[in-house]
Amino acid sequence: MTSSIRPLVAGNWKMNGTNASMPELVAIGGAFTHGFDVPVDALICPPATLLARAYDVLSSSAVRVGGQDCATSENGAHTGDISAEMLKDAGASFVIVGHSERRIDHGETNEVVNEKARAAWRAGLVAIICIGETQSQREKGLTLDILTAQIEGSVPSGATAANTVIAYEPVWAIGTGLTPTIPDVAQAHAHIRAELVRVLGDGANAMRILYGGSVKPSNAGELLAVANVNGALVGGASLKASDFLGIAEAYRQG
Ligand SMILES: O=C(CO)COP(=O)(O)O
Repeated sequence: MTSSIRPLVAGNWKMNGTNASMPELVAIGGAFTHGFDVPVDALICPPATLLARAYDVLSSSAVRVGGQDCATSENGAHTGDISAEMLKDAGASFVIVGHSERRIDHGETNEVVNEKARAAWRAGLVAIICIGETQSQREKGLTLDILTAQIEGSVPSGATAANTVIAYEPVWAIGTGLTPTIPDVAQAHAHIRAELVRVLGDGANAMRILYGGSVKPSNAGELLAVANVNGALVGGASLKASDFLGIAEAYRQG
């Protein structure tokens, strides 16, 4: 882990978490406030119902909070939607856009994801743009082509290391306990880096590229040590403070 990019370990709680989950956030915030001296940035993206409470609990710690999705417009007649500005108002600094569950469950295209990333920037949020191939795309040997198409389509021009994070999440690795081989992770992340630089310019060398999909404390060490892996986007294992902190421990030095 010699990269000069400061890593980000981000938790995506998905449609999980109630008021009963708050002690986990208290534990994560407490650890980062009291002696968890690991050089890593930490982020939790709880469901929108808990965002303001999560911010209250974590704002005095180094742990940031974020949304899991945002609308494209700022406000108006869009029942059930939440704008990036509303997330910002509730305390968010980041928002995940284009997660494969949004792409699949809600038919979000690269064009929609691109617009959501720009909505995030409009509100002053960092966009975490998710990309990744399905099982059948991988079996057909299309992984790198899919990643290129998703980068070209989902990542707006104007993306910088300051306003954007990329998360590579192979769809088949999400929630399955399966992970790509280490050479496959290295190949995908090197490809993503090269494509980001091709599309956005040299500044993209400083952009964080997270790996997501069945990350847990027991595999974080080897996954997060891969070149061009600048952190993790963690689902299931982020729901428990001990697992989330166990993953961040992969960056402990010395
Ligand atoms: O989708 C993910 C994070 O956004 C990964 O989920 P899991 O860590 O549960 O596989």
